[in-house]
Amino acid sequence: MDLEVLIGEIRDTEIKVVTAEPPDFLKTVLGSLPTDVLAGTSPLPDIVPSDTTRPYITLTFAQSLDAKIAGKGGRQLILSGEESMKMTHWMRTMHDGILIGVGTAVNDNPQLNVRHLPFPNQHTHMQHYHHPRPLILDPHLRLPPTCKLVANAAKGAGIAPWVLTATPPKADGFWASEGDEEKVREWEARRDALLSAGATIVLVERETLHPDLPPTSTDLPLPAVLRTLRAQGIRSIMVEGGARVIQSFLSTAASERLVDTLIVTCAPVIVGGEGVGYAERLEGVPGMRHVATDILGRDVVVGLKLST
Ligand SMILES: NC(=O)C1=CN([C@@H]2O[C@H](COP(=O)(O)OP(=O)(O)OC[C@H]3O[C@@H](n4cnc5c(N)ncnc54)[C@H](O)[C@@H]3O)[C@@H](O)[C@H]2O)C=CC1
Ligand SMILES: Nc1nc(O)c(N)c(N[C@@H]2O[C@H](COP(=O)(O)O)[C@@H](O)[C@H]2O)n1
Repeated sequence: MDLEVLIGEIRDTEIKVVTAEPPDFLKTVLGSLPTDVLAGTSPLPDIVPSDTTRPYITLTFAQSLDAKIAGKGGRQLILSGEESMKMTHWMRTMHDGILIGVGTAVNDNPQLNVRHLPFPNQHTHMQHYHHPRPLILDPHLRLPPTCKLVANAAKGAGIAPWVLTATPPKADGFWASEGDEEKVREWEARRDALLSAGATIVLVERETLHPDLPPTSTDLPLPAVLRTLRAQGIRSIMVEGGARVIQSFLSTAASERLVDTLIVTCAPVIVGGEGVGYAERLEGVPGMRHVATDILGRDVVVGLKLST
């Protein structure tokens, strides 16, 4: 190929990269950066709730036409097509944090980075784009210290995860039952292994019915999780799932107002009855206001705001 033509093509490619922008759908539903800030390089400044007890929450996931988010036995499915996956990665750049449950972390071993966005012409992907802080709900510290989130961060190719957990409960200063002391020692050993690998442990206070009684659920209380994260400087979070986490956020949203925006990608596939759904046990789902629907490639994406 003629050298001039080749240089021209490279210049065109560079121009395309520099002008790459999030899809209009995201701008409509979540907003945009100020015009003097390069796309994807900073979280959105305007999605910070006035309520200082929690961050702004965008709940988002991809589902099939029959509302499944994974296959039989939790097998990870790539439901999003190329365009909607790219939209998801743009959305990741827009938030301070990205939150998943430990079920997803163990099952999918995700990276939660923005690698589907165009490569910048200067700097590395990591240097150019804003990467959200991975946040894992993990009461029993099941996250393997060898997982990709920790390994990527150790080699400078990712942001180290924060693991949200709670110290194993005692009843009235004593271990509640035989074997609890051993369980606590194992929890401490897992905590130390995660710390050595580079993860940060964030302790969340569990709510109890009575100070002398252990908590009724092993799940972490979401209001306390969000309060803790906001106090640590996390102003916006994209919650990606999985099934239990989606249920928790949607079921408590009505009474506690935990979710601000819901963005669902719907892929044109049917998974069938053995797939993993999130809707079966939903209770008290709050009212929602439709903001925008768009078609990205073969997928439909829907954006809604949750009512107060
Ligand atoms: N299609 C999609 O967009 C996505 C699909 N997935 C799929 O979801 C599946 C994993 O879902 P699950 O097994 O339900 O795991 P999950 O990711 O929802 O994690 C649940 C775990 O989180 C912990 N947790 C702590 N506090 C909690 C709280 N307040 N509420 C809920 N959980 C809390 C508990 O230990 C619980 O077992 C995988 O098959 C994965 O592939 C996950 C994310 C997105
Ligand atoms: N938007 C979206 N589309 C799909 O088809 C998906 N399966 C998911 N899953 C979520 O993304 C995580 C994987 O992230 P990385 O690709 O490793 O960065 C996965 O764990 C789910 O949270 N999302």
